[in-house]
Amino acid sequence: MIARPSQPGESDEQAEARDKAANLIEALPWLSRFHGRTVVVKYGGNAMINEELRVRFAESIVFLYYAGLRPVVVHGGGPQINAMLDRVGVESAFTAGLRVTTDEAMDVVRMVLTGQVNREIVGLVNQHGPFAVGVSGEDANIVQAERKQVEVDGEPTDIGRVGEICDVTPGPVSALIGDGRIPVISSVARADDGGVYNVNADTAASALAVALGASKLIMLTDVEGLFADYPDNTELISRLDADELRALLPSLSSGMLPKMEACLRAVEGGVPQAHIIDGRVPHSLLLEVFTDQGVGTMVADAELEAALLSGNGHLPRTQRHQQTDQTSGEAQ
Ligand SMILES: Nc1ncnc2c1ncn2[C@@H]1O[C@H](COP(=O)(O)OP(=O)(O)O)[C@@H](O)[C@H]1O
Ligand SMILES: CC(=O)N[C@@H](CCC(=O)OP(=O)(O)O)C(=O)O
Repeated sequence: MIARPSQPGESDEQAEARDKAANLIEALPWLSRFHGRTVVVKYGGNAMINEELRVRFAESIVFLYYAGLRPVVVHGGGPQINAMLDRVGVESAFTAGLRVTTDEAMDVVRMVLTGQVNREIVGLVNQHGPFAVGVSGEDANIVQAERKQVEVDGEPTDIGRVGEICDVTPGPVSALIGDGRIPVISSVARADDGGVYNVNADTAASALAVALGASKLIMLTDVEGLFADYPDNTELISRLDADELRALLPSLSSGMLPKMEACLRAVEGGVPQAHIIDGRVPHSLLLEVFTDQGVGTMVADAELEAALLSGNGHLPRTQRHQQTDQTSGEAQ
């Protein structure tokens, strides 16, 4: 809430009303710029750990929808998979940030992601209307993958049914969007051998954002954003471009590495802005899309961003969303 000093002769109620109106009107240029745009939102398992956060997330998604954007949810559910593997007594480990996925573990991953987490997100969104349609990445071959090759200390290492995305078919997702729906997609892929593969949800969200020609990729996680020199230093990096991110990647540790790689791939693939935001903060998604300052970390391609933002009038100059003086250019 922006607290402004009362003006002479203004009551507390009038000052409060003025603040509320100012907060609403701050969203106007962003509503205009992102109207009709596709925004891919990656919902990670750590941002869905309590009922309150899940309910607020569903509200944010429906808000984006009613505001005229076209949200697409791609979700993970790592902690939820861990809990179920524990319950059924199946051991699992991580190598290079990816779950070593035996055939037995794959059954659990698929059951939890598509049968449990996906259903819950769809249910929460649909408390607001018949919007969300849940699909697995394997449905209609939306996400296709081949077996991922991983090297540990220079040695090829088998991590089981983990997929490397080789193709994305956006048509079925676009058809749902065109029908006024909100696609909710689990990170399971159709495998080249006829089965399914477990795919990191950050990677799946990035590939879908590129294939759908999204204007933004927004990833919710359990930190404020990307920190410089983590864990010694937790100073937030608000904005960086693809070159700066490329230079930073080798220094990143496991949790952030797939996320920042996914951001880089999205921006390299033509998505103007990719964001990491704090999913523990209720409605952080709305703060990112509709406020001048935004939240979290943004990876942006200056040229694509200028084309995206200059289509609709004046852009306020802020630290986060800097732009050149370019005022022409068509929104895509
Ligand atoms: N440079 C960094 N900045 C912020 N967090 C980092 C960084 N490097 C590693 N991390 C870790 O990455 C975690 C987020 O990744 P992860 O746990 O995989 O999230 P999610 O489950 O949301 O996909 C953070 O909680 C933090 O511990
Ligand atoms: C290969 C691999 O590691 N897949 C992930 C898929 C889920 C995921 O990515 O969930 P979060 O977004 O909550 O981390 C896993 O099995 O945990």
